[in-house]
Amino acid sequence: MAVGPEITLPNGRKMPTVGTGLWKVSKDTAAEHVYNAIKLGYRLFDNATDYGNEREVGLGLKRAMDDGLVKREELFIVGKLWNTFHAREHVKENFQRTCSDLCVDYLDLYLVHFPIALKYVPQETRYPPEWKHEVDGPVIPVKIPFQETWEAMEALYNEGLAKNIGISNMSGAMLYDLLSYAKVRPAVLQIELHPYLQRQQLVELALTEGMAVTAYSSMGDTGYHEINMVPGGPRFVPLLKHDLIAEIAKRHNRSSAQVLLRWAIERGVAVIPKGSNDREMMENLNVFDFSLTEEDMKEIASLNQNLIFNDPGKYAGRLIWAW
Ligand SMILES: NC(=O)C1=CN([C@@H]2O[C@H](COP(=O)(O)OP(=O)(O)OC[C@H]3O[C@@H](n4cnc5c(N)ncnc54)[C@H](OP(=O)(O)O)[C@@H]3O)[C@@H](O)[C@H]2O)C=CC1
Ligand SMILES: O=C1CO[C@H](CO)[C@@H](O)[C@@H]1O
Repeated sequence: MAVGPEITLPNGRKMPTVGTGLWKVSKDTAAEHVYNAIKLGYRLFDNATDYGNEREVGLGLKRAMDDGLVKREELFIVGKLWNTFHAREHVKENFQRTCSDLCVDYLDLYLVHFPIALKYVPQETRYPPEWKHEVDGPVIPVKIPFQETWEAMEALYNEGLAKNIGISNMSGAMLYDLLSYAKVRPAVLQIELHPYLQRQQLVELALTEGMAVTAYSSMGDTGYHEINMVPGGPRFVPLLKHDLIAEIAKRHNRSSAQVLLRWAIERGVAVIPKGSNDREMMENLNVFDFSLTEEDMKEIASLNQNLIFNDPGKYAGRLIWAW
């Protein structure tokens, strides 16, 4: 069963326009969450080594397949190479661990999570290594050319293990550079994207170069609550509570969350919202029977502030990211 229209990737494979993300889904609930999501109709699952729940997610996927709810080929499973595995000899190691944890033998899409290479941490020491560790402190940046990482990603593609490869958190300049040497071009660019961070040029560049774009954090700040808690009061109105979004939602008899997702879809972009309960999960899937008008899109365009919420430096506790 396909959920809504799909996006055709450069090699002809199809990707659902709406999937669901698994960042911050707790280990205790992940298996049930995924099983339930499949029952509700989700087919695309956005995973990452860094989310620390792939084993539990895998149990949910396996149970759904074993119970005959879905076949492997109906699912679109996304994984992400973590920053400590960028060296040529470690890319496949991370990939295989993800596949084994997720109980699958291939991924539909494997992304490089960040164009930031960090010092290798063996799995026996810590898995996943994350941005910092309370005992060892921040993980250490290392100088590995992105081309080396990308060639190892291409090898996974050529072996048929990753049906598509792509990147996340990459700027236009890096993308241009990557396109100069890529033998397998990235199929997908996954980036933070919401009305406060509209990235018109980057989206246009990726789409023009034939890539699909996936938006993450469509609801804006919700996953980064602490960012709004600054002395002197909040820095901005949370998008889910923004009057303009609420007003547009009212016009269409929809929720603010649905307007935020639809805004990305109108731009030709896929979305991977994380719903916290059945109501949210259903709402986020039901975004194909209404459209935003040109006027709505113009109004939302006025909200852009180039406001980035995902700042790895905050997680790592050190300068690690230069936007
Ligand atoms: N490549 C990358 O570096 C990154 C990728 N991602 C991916 O993107 C996914 C989504 O991004 P993320 O930042 O997690 O969050 P979202 O923007 O999807 O927001 C998630 C939160 O928004 C609220 N929400 C979701 N749906 C609704 C709804 N229908 N009504 C009301 N509230 C709603 C929920 O908050 P509440 O729990 O309070 O109800 C939920 O926890 C991640 O799970 C991950 O897979 C995310 C960040 C970075
Ligand atoms: O995808 C994610 C959301 O952002 C976090 C902070 O950069 C990451 O650690 C996480 O993997």
